[in-house]
Amino acid sequence: MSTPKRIYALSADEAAEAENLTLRISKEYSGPADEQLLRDLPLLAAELPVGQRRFLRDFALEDELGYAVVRGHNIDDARIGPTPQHWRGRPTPTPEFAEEILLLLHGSLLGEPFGWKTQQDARLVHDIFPIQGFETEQMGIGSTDTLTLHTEDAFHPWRADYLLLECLRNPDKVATIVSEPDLRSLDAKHLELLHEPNFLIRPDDSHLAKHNETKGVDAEFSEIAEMKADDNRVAVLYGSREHPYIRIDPYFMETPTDPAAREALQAVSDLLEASCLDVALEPGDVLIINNHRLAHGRQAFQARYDGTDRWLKRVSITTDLRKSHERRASATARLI
Ligand SMILES: NC(=[NH2+])NCCC[C@H](N)C(=O)O
Ligand SMILES: O=C(O)CCC(=O)C(=O)O
Ligand SMILES: [Fe+2]
Repeated sequence: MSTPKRIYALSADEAAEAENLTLRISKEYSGPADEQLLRDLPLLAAELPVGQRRFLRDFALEDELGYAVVRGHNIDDARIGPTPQHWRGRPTPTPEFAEEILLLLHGSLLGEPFGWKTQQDARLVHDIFPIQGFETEQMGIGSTDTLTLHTEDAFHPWRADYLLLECLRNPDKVATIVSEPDLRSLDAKHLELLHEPNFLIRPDDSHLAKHNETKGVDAEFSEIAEMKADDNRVAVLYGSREHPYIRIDPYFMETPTDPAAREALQAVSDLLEASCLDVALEPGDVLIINNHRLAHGRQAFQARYDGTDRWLKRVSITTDLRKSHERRASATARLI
């Protein structure tokens, strides 16, 4: 077996191929939530450069690394325009529809894109940029506080298998934080407790009704509110004992009352903090996160609010749409 590869750097020709492809597709569909686009994604992705496709398949099938980067896409800075002030109230399609398609194409080689009815007004492709008034929030739209390490949507059983972040601009080289802990270095006693359902992970603030204006999803927001207070204890580690998966968001977890469980959670949190690395995404990078292996966050920074701020696109990918069938409007609907 080959050793897993961390980065795929596109050649100039490959970048041009991918760019021509996404520009063409952007003229053929109405927006990122276009049902026909979502059906066609895997067919269209077959036109991406073969090396890039093989890299993504290897990453998924080896299931070894917590993250990988595809680097070197062209971002047309003039076409995408200034970094918006808010993700709400944008046109459909946006000027950066081709970049959204690029992210969806990557995702379709790993699984099926999906979104949450309770997050960013139920949009499928999310924007991550600083928003005025939210500087100190523990959300992607914050800035002055470190975004603490987390599994994306750790609280939810249907959370993403892969999370994709695409960088449109990042002039101050603000780093995404990645932590890929060697879980086998934990004490046997702690490992045992972490593999058992001893822990309460609460929904993060991005899923609160007050941050959304979506209509007709009262049931979903009520469920989030219930999940803020229920007693549904889960394991932090799962899968094989030899190479466990992890699900964690210390900031939004309750401190266990049981001293042994508390100590085990502290031990894994400390290990996560000790395993941090900075990855400053460049325009044209797609960061692929294995959401069962990596915890991620973001360094603190000063927002500019002048149209030149750091701007990422984000999409969640599931390998199993069926598990959320009860919540989706139809077999092909993408919002849960
Ligand atoms: N530890 C945390 N800050 N967790 C929440 C992460 C941010 C959240 N995923 C968002 O979309 O804004
Ligand atoms: O901004 C980043 O690099 C990561 C953002 C993030 O983790 C989030 O919004 O959940
Ligand atoms: Fe995140």
